[in-house]
Amino acid sequence: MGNKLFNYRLLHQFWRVGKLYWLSQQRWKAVALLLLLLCLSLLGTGLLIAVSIFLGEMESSLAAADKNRFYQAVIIFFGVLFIGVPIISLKVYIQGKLNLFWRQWLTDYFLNKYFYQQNFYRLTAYSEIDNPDQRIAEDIQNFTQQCLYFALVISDSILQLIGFSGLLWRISQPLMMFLIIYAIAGTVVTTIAFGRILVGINLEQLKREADFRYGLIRIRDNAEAIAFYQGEVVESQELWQRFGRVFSNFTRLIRWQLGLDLFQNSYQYITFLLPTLVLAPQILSGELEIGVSAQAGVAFRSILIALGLIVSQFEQLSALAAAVTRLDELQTVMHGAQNPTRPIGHPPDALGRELDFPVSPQNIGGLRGVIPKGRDGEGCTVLNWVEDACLSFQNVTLQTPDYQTVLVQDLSFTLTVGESLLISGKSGVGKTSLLRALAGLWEAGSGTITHPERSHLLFLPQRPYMVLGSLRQQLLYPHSDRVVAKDELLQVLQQVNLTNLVERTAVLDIVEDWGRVLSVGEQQRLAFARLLLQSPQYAILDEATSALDENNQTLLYELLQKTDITYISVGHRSSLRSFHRWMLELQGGGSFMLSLIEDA
Ligand SMILES: Nc1ncnc2c1ncn2[C@@H]1O[C@H](COP(=O)(O)OP(=O)(O)OP(=O)(O)O)[C@@H](O)[C@H]1O
Repeated sequence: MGNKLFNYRLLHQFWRVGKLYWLSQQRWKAVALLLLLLCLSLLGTGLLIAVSIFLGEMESSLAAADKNRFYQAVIIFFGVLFIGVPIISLKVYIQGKLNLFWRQWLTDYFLNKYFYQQNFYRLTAYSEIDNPDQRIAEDIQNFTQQCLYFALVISDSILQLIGFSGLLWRISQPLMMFLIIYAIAGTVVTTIAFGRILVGINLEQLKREADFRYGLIRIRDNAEAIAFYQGEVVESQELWQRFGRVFSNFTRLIRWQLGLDLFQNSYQYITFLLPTLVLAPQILSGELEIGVSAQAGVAFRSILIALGLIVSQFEQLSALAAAVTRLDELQTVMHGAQNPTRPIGHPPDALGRELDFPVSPQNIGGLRGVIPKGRDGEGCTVLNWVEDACLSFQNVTLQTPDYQTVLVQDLSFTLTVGESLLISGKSGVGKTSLLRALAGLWEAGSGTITHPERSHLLFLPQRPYMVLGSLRQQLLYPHSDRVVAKDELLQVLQQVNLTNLVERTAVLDIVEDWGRVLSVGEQQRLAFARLLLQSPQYAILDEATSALDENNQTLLYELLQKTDITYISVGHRSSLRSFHRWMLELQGGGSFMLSLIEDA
């Protein structure tokens, strides 16, 4: 963003993020609230002007020892307060409400995009999009809050400018001219001297804070492994390094803020003196009343605040600029190009709600088909996916996402219903990658993959995934709202040899951190129970029994063989061969051997 506070690109980014809500179906509600806010703001400004007039009036009446004039001013002053205080409070409340609605809408929008076509997975390939979690959780909040704040500050400023300019012009024209020059000079100095640097530092600070927090989350997620390795020294060093980066940038930030504060404070405190200084000759000569000085002071400072918004609000403006940039980056990357085989138009909302933004490739999309930056694009073709009843690979050449390694060259096979395939080969040869391609997660390569509807495929990944929730939710994931009788669930648990879990009373509804409580082997058996319960047409098992003893493995595969499920397994153990009909052996460098196991 070129480190400048105001440049065309930033304004463009601001428009792209801002228009999402203000052009959505909720825009009328938003506009109505905004208009209400502006009205309240107008009343508030009128109030401020009235207060300043009556303060001056009180001073003048005291100086003139006019008792009646004084009490009249006091009574009117209280009247103004009586009306004004509820208006100011209501304004704050409406501002909070509008902020909440906007944030809710924008969070919903970003979350939908984040989960659409597994963007949360694809984003991991984009190193420039650091910490999407922070962008969704915090940057949206900062963005909506700061935008509304500025909308009001600007409208207040314009109103104050109009109101107080009239007042000040009447009091002293030279003072008014002086004020305009003073405000312009302050704005120019702030933008040029501090603007370019502080926006960049603020942006960097957000990134480093999020990196530090992510480091801490990783420790929590991998606590056991780190404890076994006694890796606390290395881990704490890593965290200290991350914190060091936070610290050094923050040191730079406060150094620049010190400079800015010195300038801002001198700039602002002088204004307490300036109007009186300019008006002193006229007051001393008796041409103006003493109360005029107070009125001119309030008017002068109000106009200065209005004209010098950039000076006084500089820190908030740079924080807003950082939030805008980060949100726009995220949404731009998630827009992505589309996979031509997967029509856009029905983005899945996990909660089944109707999306209230128009659905088109321009405003909601997946990262599929986007060639990450850094590649020259030459020879960077992508796979083609076709949805059909069967599962087949036609002339598939698969590469790693960076297009550096060919994992499989020109692979063709069809897996007919009821059959099974075992994929084997040395570690790192590309077995899991083949499954990633089948799932549509990896796309670098060429050829066509025909696959049944995604809901008919169930993947059991190498590291079992345990959701946060009860055992019942665990078993039914990702269809946790399905209604299945308790007995059926218990029976399946028994089948996969998790009898110890069954014995614990009311176990199904206990919420635990199952990923921590269960052993990896138990988690693998639980994943198998999930598979048996869901009984999909196709199952893809990536070393799904690697942590189990041979007996348990045999038990599970025998259960699987009794079902109608067509399955593909990845595994190293030779004992797996007896449960499969076909074998695909990856031999490295793109070559492979496909054979019937009976023949092997
Ligand atoms: N995001 C990535 N970018 C580039 N290369 C990658 C990426 N992820 C994995 N690889 C590489 O792709 C190759 C194939 O990985 P894959 O996980 O498919 O191996 P595998 O055969 O399943 O191994 P294992 O049996 O050890 O699980 C490996 O050399 C791996 O380092």
